[in-house]
Amino acid sequence: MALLTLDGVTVRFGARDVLDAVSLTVAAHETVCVLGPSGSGKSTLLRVVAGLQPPTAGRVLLAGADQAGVPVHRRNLGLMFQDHQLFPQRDTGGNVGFGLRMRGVGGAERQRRVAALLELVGLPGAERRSVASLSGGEQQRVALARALAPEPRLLMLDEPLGQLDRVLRERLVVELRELFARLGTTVLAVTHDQGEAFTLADRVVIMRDGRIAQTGTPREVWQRPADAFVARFLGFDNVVPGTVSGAAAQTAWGPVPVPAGSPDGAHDLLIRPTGVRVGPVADGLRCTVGSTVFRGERVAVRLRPPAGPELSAELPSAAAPRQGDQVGVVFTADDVVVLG
Ligand SMILES: Nc1ncnc2c1ncn2[C@@H]1O[C@H](COP(=O)(O)OP(=O)(O)OP(=O)(O)O)[C@@H](O)[C@H]1O
Repeated sequence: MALLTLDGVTVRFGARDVLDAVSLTVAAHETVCVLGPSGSGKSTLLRVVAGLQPPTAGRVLLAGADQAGVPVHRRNLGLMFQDHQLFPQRDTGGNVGFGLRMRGVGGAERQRRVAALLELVGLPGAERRSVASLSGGEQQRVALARALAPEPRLLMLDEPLGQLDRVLRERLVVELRELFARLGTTVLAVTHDQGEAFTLADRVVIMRDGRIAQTGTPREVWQRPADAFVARFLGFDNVVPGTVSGAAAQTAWGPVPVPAGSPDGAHDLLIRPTGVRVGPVADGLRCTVGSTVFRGERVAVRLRPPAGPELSAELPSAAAPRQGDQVGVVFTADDVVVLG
């Protein structure tokens, strides 16, 4: 059974639906990451599940039970929110043990569980350290240990690694994934960082203007973005409207081959950067080479066609053209996705 179900949840502020009839389930032991641009409603979704924001319409169920009227502290959730700072006046152990103390877990048992949690998040023996003496990454781990301490049925994370530098985030996100797998934790996390979501999640949910634009495994979403919005949000630049007829589509970039079996008619097309091949100017679409960015084995190249938006290509470094060169561009059907 689904541990968490959102059934047609709407949150209206004034005349605006910040969440618009959102339906979503999270299975036990699953990690779901909600991804979307700023203002798309991600934090509001977490706040509704936590009980910090009542829905205007729709239901939130935890293990099948409607949570209408159930206050935050009775939902048995672990919250690690951006604005949930550590308590500066308590030491590390005091922070981790806070939820246990609130639940009346006695001294010796509390100490034992705090020690085990600090061990789990890689800070063994840190009980007596003041939280001010911890690095940003260590503080995040303490916040995580504090959220895990009462053994919540659902752990909710809002930009859990938001404040940290990139190197630390990349390391911690892998550690978190391993930890959740080991503990069998059910997690609903919000992030605007695609890499973080793809590393952490069994399933991602992409939000747009209070609605779910797409859900799927990271691989599914990456391979088949639902529409032009999702494709652009995932960082794909080569999205263009087209009219598909048989094996090709007419676009501002001229004819683009499409995979066999693609539906005819008006569709946006995504061409992956690897599907943009560059050759002699006599072949294909004539383009001027714009900026080139060295990426080690490959070079990211911007190409200016005579009409339509610029193209992005990824080419082997050895064969990359130079800025200002005139080239001919052809597209490979395998790297073209006909969007919904
Ligand atoms: N209490 C409120 N009253 C009015 N508007 C609100 C309230 N809370 C949130 N909003 C608005 O709802 C929209 C969605 O906010 P939300 O914080 O859920 O977005 P988000 O996707 O989490 O954004 P970010 O990535 O910037 O945190 C925003 O436009 C925000 O201004």
